[in-house]
Amino acid sequence: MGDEDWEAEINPHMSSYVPIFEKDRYSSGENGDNFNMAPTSSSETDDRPRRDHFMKSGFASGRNFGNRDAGESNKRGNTSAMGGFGAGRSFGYRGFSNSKFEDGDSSGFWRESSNDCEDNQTRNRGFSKRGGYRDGSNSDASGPTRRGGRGSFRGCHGGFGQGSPSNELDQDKCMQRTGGLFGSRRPALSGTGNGDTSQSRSGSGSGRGGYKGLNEEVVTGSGKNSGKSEAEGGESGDTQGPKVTYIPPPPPEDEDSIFAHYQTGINFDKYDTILVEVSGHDAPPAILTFEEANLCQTLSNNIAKAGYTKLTPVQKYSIPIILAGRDLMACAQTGSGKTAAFLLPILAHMMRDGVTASRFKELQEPECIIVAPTRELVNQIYLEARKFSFGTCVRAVVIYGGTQLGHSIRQIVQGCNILCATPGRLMDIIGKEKIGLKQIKYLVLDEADRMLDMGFGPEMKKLISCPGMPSKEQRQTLMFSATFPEEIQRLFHSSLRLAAEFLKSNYLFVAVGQVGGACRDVQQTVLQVGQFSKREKLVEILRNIGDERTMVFVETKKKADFIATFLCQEKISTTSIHGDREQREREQALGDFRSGKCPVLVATSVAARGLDIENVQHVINFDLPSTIDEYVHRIGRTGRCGNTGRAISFFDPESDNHLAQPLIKVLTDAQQDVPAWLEEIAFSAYIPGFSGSTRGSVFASVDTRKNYQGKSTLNTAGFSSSQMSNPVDDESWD
Ligand SMILES: Nc1ncnc2c1ncn2[C@@H]1O[C@H](COP(=O)(O)OP(=O)(O)OP(=O)(O)O)[C@@H](O)[C@H]1O
Repeated sequence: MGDEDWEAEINPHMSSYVPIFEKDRYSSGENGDNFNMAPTSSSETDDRPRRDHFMKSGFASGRNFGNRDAGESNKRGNTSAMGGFGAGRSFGYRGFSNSKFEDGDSSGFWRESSNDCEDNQTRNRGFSKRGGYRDGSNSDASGPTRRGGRGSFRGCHGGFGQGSPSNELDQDKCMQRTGGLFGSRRPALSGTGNGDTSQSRSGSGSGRGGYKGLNEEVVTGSGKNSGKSEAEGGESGDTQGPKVTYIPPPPPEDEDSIFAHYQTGINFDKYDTILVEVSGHDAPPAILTFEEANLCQTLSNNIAKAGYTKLTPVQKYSIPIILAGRDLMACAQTGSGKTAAFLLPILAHMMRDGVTASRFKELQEPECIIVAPTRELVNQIYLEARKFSFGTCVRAVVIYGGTQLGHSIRQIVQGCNILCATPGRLMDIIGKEKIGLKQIKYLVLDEADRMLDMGFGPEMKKLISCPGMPSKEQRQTLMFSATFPEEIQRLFHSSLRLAAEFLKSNYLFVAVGQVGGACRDVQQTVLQVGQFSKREKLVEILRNIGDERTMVFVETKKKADFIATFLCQEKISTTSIHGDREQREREQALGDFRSGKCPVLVATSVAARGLDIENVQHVINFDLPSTIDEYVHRIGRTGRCGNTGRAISFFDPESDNHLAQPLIKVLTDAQQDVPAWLEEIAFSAYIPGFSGSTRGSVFASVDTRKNYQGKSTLNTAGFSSSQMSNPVDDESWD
């Protein structure tokens, strides 16, 4: 995912597309559902000042920032967008690309979806073969090609199954009634280039059309170069493709907003009982208090203002390791404070070393780069970095796909000590020589397993071999995640030694928590629900839940819009987030969800990782993900920081049997009830050799230096081609 980040979901390219399904082609889904209709607009046409919106979403929103209610947004997120790289997969096959649509692959509706992960992968892989999307940049500029293909799917009317909006008009009404789903609907859904909708989503296929929103320039494009990445100039305007002009609103700058946070929950103290294993030589001892870390006064003040009084386990172990200058791979359960675990010691070092105060320069040379797979996640990390560096001369900057490249450059040239970036945008900016790497002392890969898989791995390899990038001996490399799939571990410790490319040989490995890594504060329920009953069940559950904040995960981008529209029609205020939405729509959706304006957020895997949203009480897996790690990340959006949460998953025996065994393992380890029917399915779907764990240890992840001495099924690019690359996970983000 170069970046979908949400767009890698990582694909910025796709972000501006709003699906309109063509009746004839998609009159029925793979499973027979009548999903031929679709969301209407999608999103936001609303040009209200984003600033208001942003503030509502967690910073202001009528919440009290200096206190527990303040929503803090920030942090990671991600997805698993894998597929194809070196594995002979192609996006066309999955129907993610234009060709799918153009070819009229009627079966592709659901299959397509899988790829919400947006970013890099998309770019790096199949697209290049078609002459579009070359080389990993995450540019939105490339969107047109894709969108163009989709542009033909407009004007669909028709049924969407019982109770679903029956046509665009209905959808409009639905939107208006609920006042929120996709913002105001853009007027023209047909034709080329009329208004936001057409231009940015589908009209761009033809390359014509204007688009003007707040803070945005009117842009037009011939579409000739629509396949170009940012790096190729697509976004920067060097070519004629439509430019990405979205400029995100600046976050609030008042101290209360910066330090807004939510309360730790009743189970925060139970973190102390979690098992921790540190492997590697000469690990420094854990610290028990913030005081023991001996941080400078400003940093200590900021920690106190953030409401942190006690270290979480991953912080207890990681902070001294990083302070000692060691490389680290750390795995700890979702919502347990990994962000601060790397930010605090990095900032402490920077303060100790007397980092040079930022000042305007055409070429900035940051000391630290933090990379994460999705846009929303890097934004969260940035806000955390800004919070902890408050009152210091350290300047943090965030850049990500789906926004105007010029805006990213302007942020950087004003000074940059810590650069938080999605991979695609980072590589573009490096290519434009706005960032020099010579001063890099810290390289952080958040959601490291995701950053090293076939989606982002190649981009990360490029990053570490960029001219000027200090060798691994000269820099400190830190990797964090809640999961560390066996596939990645193999890569890490196999003969190809992925770890050796990134980390010093004496790196330390910290594993916090239990097998599978699911947070015990999340009460997990698995229901057997067939495809045709899912919507009804969802509505029933949501009606019982009432206004409590709920994330509903679905398999595909189109389905996300479809279900969101359906819920709107059911008068349940809902919004959606996925890699086909424009960045500003994504931010608006997240804002509406954070603020409670839309208590239901329908999301693809793009929102599975890292997002730290206050008061998410429920996660519903409308569709189960393809891998158990993805499941762990998804349900980790609730039950964070010692708070409790609930996760309900619809298990469809038609499609989910492969998950039965790992699911039972995760449920058991988290001391959850295992339904008898699930055990039966697992038994009948027994896979010889399956241990119930992908890791084979009581720890969430293990240091497989012990186990893997060679061998793995690696492709020529050095990345595995096994199940981790399931296309369903490719929802990409950046
Ligand atoms: N020591 C602490 N005391 C109080 N709150 C904390 C502490 N450490 C982290 N938090 C808060 O806990 C929440 C979760 O932290 P964070 O987002 O870093 O978790 P994570 O482990 O990275 O989760 P994920 O795996 O989902 O990315 C954040 O709101 C963060 O501010």
